[in-house]
Amino acid sequence: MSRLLVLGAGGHGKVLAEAAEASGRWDAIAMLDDRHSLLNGSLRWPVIGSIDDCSVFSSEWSDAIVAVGHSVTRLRWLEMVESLGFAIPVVVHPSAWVSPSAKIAGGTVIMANATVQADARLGRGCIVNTGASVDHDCRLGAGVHICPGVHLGGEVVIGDGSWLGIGCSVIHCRTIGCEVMVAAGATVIDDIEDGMTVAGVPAREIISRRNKS
Ligand SMILES: CC(=O)SCCNC(=O)CCNC(=O)[C@H](O)C(C)(C)COP(=O)(O)OP(=O)(O)OC[C@H]1O[C@@H](n2cnc3c(N)ncnc32)[C@H](O)[C@@H]1OP(=O)(O)O
Repeated sequence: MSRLLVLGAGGHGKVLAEAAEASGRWDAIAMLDDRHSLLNGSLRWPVIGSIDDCSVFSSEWSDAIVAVGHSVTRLRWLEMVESLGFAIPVVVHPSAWVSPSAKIAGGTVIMANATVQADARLGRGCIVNTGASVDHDCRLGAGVHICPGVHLGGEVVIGDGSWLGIGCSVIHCRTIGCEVMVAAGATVIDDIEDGMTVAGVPAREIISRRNKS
């Protein structure tokens, strides 16, 4: 029997669990969250324990996936559940289009109405969120979050841990470094170096609270 544990029962966890459920791939779905005593019974899936309880469930639950927005935590927890013997699936909502030639690493989720085109390569623990598109030959590193409604042209390269805010676009053949933040609604027309936060049309570096601290 194929049974999926979702680590994290926040907003992203709910959306991920619904995508997994809609895919029809699992016989059972449950969640883990440190607020389980508060959350259990309030969601459509049982919240059966805290994150630290994970090892207890490894004999009965075959698969695990991490539903937290913070990419470093997401990748760390994926490593942890894999070391405990869980299989780390790719979750694809049935309304998404994923090219048969795309290659997607475990722990990545493709949400409703998203598109991943021919020969795209997506690393571990990525999120391609609602209605986003990743076009042909794109290369996404580990832990990249493509927010709802983002569009990437063909052959875009994105480094580990980068986060592309809701509704932004990147023209074809551009390279975005690691740990980059692209603001909501921005249009990226140049390559972006590691660690930068950019906003606007065309996207330019901004001093965000993240860079100030
Ligand atoms: C399912 C889901 O919910 S997925 C999540 C979806 N959410 C998002 O995509 C959120 C996207 N977040 C943003 O765009 C944010 O504004 C960030 C991360 C880029 C910047 O946030 P902060 O670090 O808090 O920056 P802060 O608010 O201090 O703004 C810094 C400057 O950039 C400007 N700025 C911030 N965001 C934008 C934007 N999207 N476009 C243009 N300018 C912007 C601000 O006006 C400010 O300018 P000023 O210094 O001239 O006053």
